[in-house]
Amino acid sequence: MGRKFFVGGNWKCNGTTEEVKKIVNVLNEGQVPSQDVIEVVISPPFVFLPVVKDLLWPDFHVRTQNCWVKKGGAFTGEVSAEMLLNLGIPWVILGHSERRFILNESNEFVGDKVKYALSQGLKVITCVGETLEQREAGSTMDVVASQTKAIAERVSDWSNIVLAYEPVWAIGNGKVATPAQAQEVHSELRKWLHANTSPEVVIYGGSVNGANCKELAAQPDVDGFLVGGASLKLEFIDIIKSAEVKKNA
Ligand SMILES: O=C[C@H](O)COP(=O)(O)O
Repeated sequence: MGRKFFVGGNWKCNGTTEEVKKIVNVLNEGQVPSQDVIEVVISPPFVFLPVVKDLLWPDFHVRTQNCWVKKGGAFTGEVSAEMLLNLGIPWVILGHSERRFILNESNEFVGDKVKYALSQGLKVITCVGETLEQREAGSTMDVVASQTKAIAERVSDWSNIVLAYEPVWAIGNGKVATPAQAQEVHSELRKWLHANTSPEVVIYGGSVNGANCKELAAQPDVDGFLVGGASLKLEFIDIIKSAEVKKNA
């Protein structure tokens, strides 16, 4: 996959059909950089996948926010990797902190999910990140390394994985990590990946917006963003365009 700039829009559990159509129009009308420069992947809630896939220009990829840990069957409420592929959805987010901390998904469970999704041919964005308590205790790198290790123990080929560093304390509250904080963890993660797997794309998530994206994008080890709240707004186009910072670096 290489280190092409990568921007994911994670709509989380938001939207109505009408709102989704409006966001898709904004994306289709935005003059986004070419696919040579950037990969943009949009992640609507499951129920909106068909409408987004039908209406969104093919310059954008569509992905989901989760899938089940193994082949489908008697698992009420779950969606399988096979179903996503059947719909023509090639990407999935796994291990988002909202699933790790609210739904109690363990490092091992996330590792199993990543392994199964990759084995079925999906590409995966997987998230790691520390809580505020863990950062204040000085254990940020231990936490993100153990989250990453649970995947590395199960997966040797990382060419279809994008790793998202998302400090939990920065998500959805406007308290973005400083460029230096993001760079420090990204650089350490990249060293860890070099030593333990293959180095690939490492993106940042947590209160990224149109105003702070360029400075974050300018950091040498920040390869792009996973965006929540701002991916539902016009400023998402500015975040996509921050890829130009890398092109001109
Ligand atoms: O998946 C996206 C991240 O959780 C970031 O969300 P946010 O941009 O709303 O802080």
